[in-house]
Amino acid sequence: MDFVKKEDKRLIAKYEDLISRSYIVHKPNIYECHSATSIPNFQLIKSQLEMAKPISIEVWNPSGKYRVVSTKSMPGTRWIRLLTDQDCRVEICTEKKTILSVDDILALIGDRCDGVIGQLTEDWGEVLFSALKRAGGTAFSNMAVGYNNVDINAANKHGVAVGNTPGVLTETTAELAASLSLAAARRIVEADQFMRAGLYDGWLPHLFVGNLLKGQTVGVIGAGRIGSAYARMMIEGFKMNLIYYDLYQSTRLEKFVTAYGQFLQANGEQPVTWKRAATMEDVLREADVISLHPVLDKTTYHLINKDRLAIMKKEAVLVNASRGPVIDEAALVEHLKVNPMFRVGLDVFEDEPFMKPGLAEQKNAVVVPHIASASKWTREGMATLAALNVLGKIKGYPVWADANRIEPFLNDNSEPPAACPSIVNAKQLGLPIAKL
Ligand SMILES: NC(=O)c1ccc[n+]([C@@H]2O[C@H](COP(=O)([O-])OP(=O)(O)OC[C@H]3O[C@@H](n4cnc5c(N)ncnc54)[C@H](O)[C@@H]3O)[C@@H](O)[C@H]2O)c1
Ligand SMILES: O=C(O)[C@H](O)CO
Repeated sequence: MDFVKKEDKRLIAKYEDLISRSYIVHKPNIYECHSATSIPNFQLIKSQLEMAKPISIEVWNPSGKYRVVSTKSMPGTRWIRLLTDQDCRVEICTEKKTILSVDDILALIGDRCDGVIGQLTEDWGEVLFSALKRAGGTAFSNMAVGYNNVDINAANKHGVAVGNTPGVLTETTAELAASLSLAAARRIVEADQFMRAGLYDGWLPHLFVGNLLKGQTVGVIGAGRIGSAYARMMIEGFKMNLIYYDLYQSTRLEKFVTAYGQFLQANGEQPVTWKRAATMEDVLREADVISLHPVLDKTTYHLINKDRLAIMKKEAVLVNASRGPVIDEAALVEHLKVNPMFRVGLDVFEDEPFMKPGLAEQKNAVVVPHIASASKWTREGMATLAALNVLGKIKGYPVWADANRIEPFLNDNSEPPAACPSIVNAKQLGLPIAKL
């Protein structure tokens, strides 16, 4: 202990204090240190201690030149390796609380930060983007395709590129929407609860009668990547007819339904059909199963409200795996109460993580906690895309020209292209575009 300088003693005291307050510096062996002289690589961790904030983190590649913060631990390790290989010091917040406040994130950004990977539960606006700019940062990426939690104008004002993670979650999210459609139509959750409660005492003609999907009409509102993938699953899997509403024509989807209809007809089956609705109300009136897949913005807030619920079929199934506020949830609860044959499958909620009063008691509602993109491959891919968005901006790489073709970034066996996979404000910031 004698050879430890006065300054080092001060740092050691700080180190022990921070450990006792559970600010954990992640380096092998450090957790186990109890005496000052047993701290290995003391000079190396000195810088970590100087930057310490009272919020717990783990650090990878402490000597990296660029400081990248992730507000959450994310699945897989490829995303970490891609960053550390390119001289990034990666700090991952390990706080126990699920949703970080703006103050928490300010503490994480600190005085020097090149980029942040954040989550859809966080409020990324003026306060955080100005702090990131002050800290020298130029890049932020949501680990999500939706970015309604981000104020793009504030990001533009501070010159921060905003990334998202399209494509890698399209099929996974569509599969969950299809699962909710089936679970609601065939009353799977109600029946499961009945079974577990020991109430089943034999087959009955009326027991848990639900809706047949084959030959019925599926309605899709927002026929973008996920809406189109969902439509195809329901059409191909259950031979449903399609009616959709979107601001834009989905030519690929229309061509698919036409071709599939011709295939069915050639095989002596009833062909499936498609219709692009002129109004959203047409979808609501005509469809038996309706799934919502638009972005959340001013035009889609409370898209489904009391009046629109009233024009839907009494036995319709409504699914939402987009964003909670697309439905006026209080109006939905009232509608469910008076229309027991109307069913919903919800992955998202207006006031997440809460449900509006009364929803949990409705047997005609299937509810799951925002898990639509939750498959291992997808979540690891989302982490990779988010990390590469931030890395690419820090390194001055151009933006990938087609955010719908992100496969080259997801191949575990090759290095990703030197580009940011998806930057939503690339145009506003005048960022260069990569040649494909
Ligand atoms: N529940 C989840 O875990 C989960 C997972 C992934 C995506 N999402 C949500 O799904 C959304 C869609 O994702 P995507 O990859 O398909 O995006 P996308 O941009 O490909 O599709 C969105 C579609 O909505 C349409 N749209 C916009 N405003 C509309 C309006 N007023 N009326 C009708 N259509 C409108 C757009 O034209 C577009 O075709 C995301 O923004 C996100 O909020 C949720
Ligand atoms: O927008 C998204 O990506 C989801 O809500 C989470 O996968």
